[in-house]
Amino acid sequence: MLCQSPFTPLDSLQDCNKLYQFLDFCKQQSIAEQHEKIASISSTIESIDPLAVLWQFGKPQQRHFYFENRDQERAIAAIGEARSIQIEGTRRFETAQEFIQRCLKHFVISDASNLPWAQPCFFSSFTFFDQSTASNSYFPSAIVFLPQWQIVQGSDRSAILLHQVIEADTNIELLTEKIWRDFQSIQQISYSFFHFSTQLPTLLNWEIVDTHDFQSTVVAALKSIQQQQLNKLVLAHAIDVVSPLPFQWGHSLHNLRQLHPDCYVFSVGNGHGQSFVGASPERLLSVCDRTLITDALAGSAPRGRTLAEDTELAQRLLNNDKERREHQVVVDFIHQTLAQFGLKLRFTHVPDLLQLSNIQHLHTPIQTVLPVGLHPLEILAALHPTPAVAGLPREIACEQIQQYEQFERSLYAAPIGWVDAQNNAEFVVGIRSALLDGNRARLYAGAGIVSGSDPEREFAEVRLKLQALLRALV
Ligand SMILES: C=C(O[C@H]1C=CC=C(C(=O)O)[C@@H]1O)C(=O)O
Repeated sequence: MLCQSPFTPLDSLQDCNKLYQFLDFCKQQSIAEQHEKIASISSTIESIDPLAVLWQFGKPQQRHFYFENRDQERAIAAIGEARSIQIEGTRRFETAQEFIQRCLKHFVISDASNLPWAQPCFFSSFTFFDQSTASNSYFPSAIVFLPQWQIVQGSDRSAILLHQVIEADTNIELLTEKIWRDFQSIQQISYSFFHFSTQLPTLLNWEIVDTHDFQSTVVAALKSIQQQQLNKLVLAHAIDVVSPLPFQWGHSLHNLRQLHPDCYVFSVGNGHGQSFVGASPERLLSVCDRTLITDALAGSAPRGRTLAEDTELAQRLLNNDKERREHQVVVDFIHQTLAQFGLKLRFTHVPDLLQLSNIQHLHTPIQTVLPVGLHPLEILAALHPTPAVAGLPREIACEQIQQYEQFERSLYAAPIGWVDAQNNAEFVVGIRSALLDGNRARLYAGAGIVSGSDPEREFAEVRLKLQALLRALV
């Protein structure tokens, strides 16, 4: 049960005295209950660009999260952490859910009902595998955090949310001053343009290194498929790009959202200098007022250079037996997985097309209504990884991925998103993504292999995906 402050209406961030009163109220609650409280304050402001705030206000040593959804209705930036948990191992989804529920018990909300589209969110990323295979992993197998600052852009307004842990001995005067100063500096940020003070990497002087020979792994996968060890295997490729100048995640995100307005653009910054960025077309799930939508997305073709060529490629994709089988495996898997929860699904039996700027995919959106009490993370745990990014049967596919791919997937093809206090959620599959680490970038893309796949064509598909990403990094 969320505790709400008795002061109404209370836009505490707009008035320093009200801010003080509210934080002091939280402190009194903390003393009375002998437990820390989490103050949650939200305030509507003029429309702003959360990415500009993140870039200009966030510090490199702070954890960050950026998420802009495909229909461009909402962008969210999360800066710093009020509370966080890092989780390793197989119970990571359950532990994440328990953590969120524990935090919510101690929330004190200043004005909860005003902004249904801007609720406090817990941001999380889960690595593809639940155990890390490399010793120098930059991301734990799960991280969940409640940010200190959350900036949300809605359709015509924006909101700033602050989350702050308050304990019995918190100095409320000092804290009020600090929050007030930070809030003023966020409001003074220049939102109209995106400027970069430092020089950016350019296409000149680049070095690109392939991590392995992709086509020979496709040949090996086809052999396993022929021997009926599995029906489908999704193999990824990674390239390392070394530039004389450091990559800038803010610049990459800004480019990604301009080049791929039809994708979910995201960045997960670990606060130690590494950021995982990408523009993914694939929604693992979104939940809004208990309505869940998940995407089956598999089967690909390039876009044409002319309308006639594009229409022909689209028709060929829709009618291609190999692409349809690759797609159907994903639809069937999602269907079976959600049916185990007793959910009734709505979806069309023939896929439509999701046409992106550089590539088009077979796409089946699947919709259902969740019963009260079924948490989005329970569904996420069951869905990940779908055969759109692993294969089928799932266990064998995961074993073969570890055997064939000579790099750690880390957050590639893994769930990245947020959950709010009302169990609304949005998670994407972290494909078409890159790990930025100083002047190095590792770019990832994969392709689904089924019987009939041609190694050369699969490599061409992967290259097409990588090129789109590469263009955004410079
Ligand atoms: C695994 C990736 O894409 C998946 C999603 C859409 C289409 C796919 C395909 O046609 O192979 C893949 O299943 C990736 O881009 O890294």
